[in-house]
This record gives sequence, structure tokens and C-alpha cells, in this order.
Amino acid sequence: MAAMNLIARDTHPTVARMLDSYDSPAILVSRDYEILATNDLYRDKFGELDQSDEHPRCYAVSHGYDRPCDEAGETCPLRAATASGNRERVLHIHQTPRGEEHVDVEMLPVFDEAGELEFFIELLRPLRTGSAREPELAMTGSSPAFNEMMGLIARVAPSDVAVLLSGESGAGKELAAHGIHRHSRRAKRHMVTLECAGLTETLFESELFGHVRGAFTGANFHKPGLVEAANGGTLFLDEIGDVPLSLQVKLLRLIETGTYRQVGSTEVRHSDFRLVCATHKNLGQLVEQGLFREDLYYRINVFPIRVPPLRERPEDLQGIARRVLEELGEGRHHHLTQSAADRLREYRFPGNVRELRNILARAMLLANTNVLDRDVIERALTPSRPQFDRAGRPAEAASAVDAIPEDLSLRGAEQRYLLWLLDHFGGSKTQAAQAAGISVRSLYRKLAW
Ligand SMILES: Nc1ncnc2c1ncn2[C@@H]1O[C@H](COP(=O)(O)OP(=O)(O)OP(=O)(O)O)[C@@H](O)[C@H]1O
Repeated sequence: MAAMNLIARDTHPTVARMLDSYDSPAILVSRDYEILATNDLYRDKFGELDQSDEHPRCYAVSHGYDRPCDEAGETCPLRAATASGNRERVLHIHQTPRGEEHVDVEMLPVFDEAGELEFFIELLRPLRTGSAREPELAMTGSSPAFNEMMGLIARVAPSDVAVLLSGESGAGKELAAHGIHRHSRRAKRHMVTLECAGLTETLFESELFGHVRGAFTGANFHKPGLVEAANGGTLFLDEIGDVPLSLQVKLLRLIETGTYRQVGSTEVRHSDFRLVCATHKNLGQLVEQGLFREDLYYRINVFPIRVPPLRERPEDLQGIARRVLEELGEGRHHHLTQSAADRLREYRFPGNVRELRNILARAMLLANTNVLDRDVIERALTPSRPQFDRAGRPAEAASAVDAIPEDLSLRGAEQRYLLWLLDHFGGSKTQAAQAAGISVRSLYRKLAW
């Protein structure tokens, strides 16, 4: 048996030993918040407790608080489990050796023979979605709106239920899909993404289902589809609202039966995948307008999760900015001055986190030092607030030509223009691509995000 670290006098060794039977970090907590024992997994993830502290309290160890969580403005699962007599679950941000992490906390009350509440077993499952180890996939945030979303992700991830992520462009839907996949039992297999916007019917079908050799002109080889690649893993359909009606029925069949046919073949194939979809559109409204099949809508919308726009969670701004600066800084430590951060908080971010990234990337290029002050942020914000003339052309374009640095490449100028359009259309790639006269796929490629 793994070594049990009993902190308290040997009063309840049997209960304490039970902690080893849990396959997640677990602690034994008294009714007055004292940690009585920890298991190996807990110590691996969260470190040893300070042995000089004779009465370590959960709120001090996990949060650095000097009083219980509910008195410090957070929900306290221990208090909730005491009141309900049942297990309670919340999502908390804990201090860990890796910094702050989101932890899915489950509190199980343990009763004595007389039915009196004796202690609690607390299970702590860190969410990798919030960790710093894989920066490109890590979601940063601690606002109530963000935590609510993370709580839903933690709940639904282990099941095989279809999830529909809704939210504005750039708010983090794809990142949330990765979070769901990585916390699912399918995490060791692939998450395969199909960007549905801007695909022609033929392309959609052959991308999704694959095609056999000779299926159509130019099909010189057999190509497996994404559905096949997603077997055992997760299929992520981004911008599901853009799937043409004629193809929705094929999608419905795939979801209902798990079967499909490659283009040009009569053989029925099977794939076992978990479906996650995302949209920035109001699908309910599309159903009412007859543009989206109602039966498909109910199939994909089993567990809806709303990804909140950045302006609804200003508390997250600074944390995300810090992470982005670290990520883009390539070893150089950039930071925002207080008034620069205040300036960002005044902005509404129609393009959400993606726009924040772009603004910071511009600010880093514009700044002469690694300190990003209000002035630099103001200049970096300018291309995000285009004025358009009646014809829909960015009126700032002319003056911007004067402001373009001499060494700006054609590609750089093109990117600036596309960013203008994106900002103008509230982050909608479809509208921006239409205005630029290119496909959404080309837009993605040109911006190379
Ligand atoms: N909470 C977050 N913390 C850190 N980075 C984030 C967060 N949310 C989003 N991002 C970053 O913002 C960018 C946009 O995120 P993502 O692609 O997931 O948005 P989206 O909602 O899927 O957008 P779209 O609808 O346009 O496809 C990505 O670079 C992503 O890494």
C-alpha cells in the first residue's frame, strides 16, 4: 500500500487510509477545516504540507486565506456539504507548485454510526485546461463567468455527450473544445477539427467522409476523411451554423448512426467519435428561419456551453495579457503599465481574446522597450477602431498609408487590412472574408493564426 501521510494524531487511521483507494488527489478534512491526512497523489500534485503547521486548514493551504472560503468571497464546498448532507462539487482556483490552477473540488461528507457528520473526504482534480504547461492550449481566467464555463467543461468532459459551444468570434470556443477533449476518456486519441465556414458542398463531404480514387475529376488517390481520423477521439465541427442545409441531413445520419459512406463508394463505414460543435450564430433562430434542421439542432445541442465574451469578464484581461506577452515575448519579459492596463479595460474587444492578442502583438512591435505604456497601447488600438466610409471602405486607410512604416511588407499591409475588416465586422470571419473578396479559408491562411 502506498505510504499515507497522516498529519493528525493517529485517531482515524482507517478513514485516512481510504484516501489511497481514490484515483485522484484526496485529503481528509475535519468539520473545522483542518486537513487530517493527504494521499500520495495529493502530495505529487500539490506538494507536501508545511510540517511546522500543527493545524493546517484547507483554506490556508489551497488559497492562502486566513478564513474559510465563503467568508473570503468564494463558495465553500465544505460549508455546502454540511448544509446539504450530500456530496458537493465546485470549481476553485488553487495555489499549486505550478502557480494558480483550476481545480475541480468534490467534497464527500462522512458520517459516524450515529449519523453524525464526522469529517469530509475532499477530492481535488486539477484541470489541465487551466495549467501553464501547454501554453498554446491553456485557458487563462478566474472571473465568475470564466469559472462557470470551466465548471461546465469539467462536468461534461468525462462523458460522451455532444457539446455545443456558443460564443462570439475569438472568445475561446476552439480552446474550450480542446479542454473538453483533453479531459475526456478519448484524450489519448486525436481531436480532429473541421472548419465548416466557407466550404463548398463537395469539399465538405470529401473532407468529412473522404473519397475513393476516381470519385470525381481530380480524385487521383484515395483520401480518408476526418470522420475516420476521429475514430476513438473527438470530432470538432467549428462554425456548424454554416453547414448548408443539403448536407445537414448527411451530418444527422452520421451522428445518429455513426455510419457514413466515402464519396464515390457504396461501402458503409463506421466511426466512434465524440462530437463537439461550435458556433457564433444563434442556431435557435436559424432553426426558426428554416436554415438549420431542428432534428440536427437537438442532436448537437445536448449540453450547451456559452463561452463568455471578453468584455463580460474584465477581471480576466490582465491575466490573459500576461500570458500572451510571455508567449509572444520569446524570452523577453514585456509588461503593461497600470495605465496601459486601465486603457485596455476601457476597450470593448469585439474580436475578444484573439483581438487582445493582436493588439498586444502590435504593441510589442511598436514599443521601443519592454514596457508597454498607455501611449503604445493607444497606438496599437488604432487599427482596431476603423472608421468606414459609406462604401464600407476603411476611411483610415488613406491616413494609415502615411503612418505605415517604410519596412512594412506587402504581406504585413494585407494583414493590417484584414484585421481592420475583422474588427469592423465584430470579428466575423465570414463577413470579413466576403468584404475582402476571399474565402474564409484564405482569410485564415493569410492571417496564419
Ligand atoms: N481564456 C483564454 N486564455 C488564453 N488565450 C485564449 C483564451 N481564450 C482564447 N484564447 C486565444 O484567443 C485566440 C482565439 O481563440 P479561439 O480560436 O479558441 O476562439 P473561437 O471562439 O474558436 O474563435 P472563432 O469563432 O473565430 O473560431 C486563440 O489564439 C486562443 O489561444
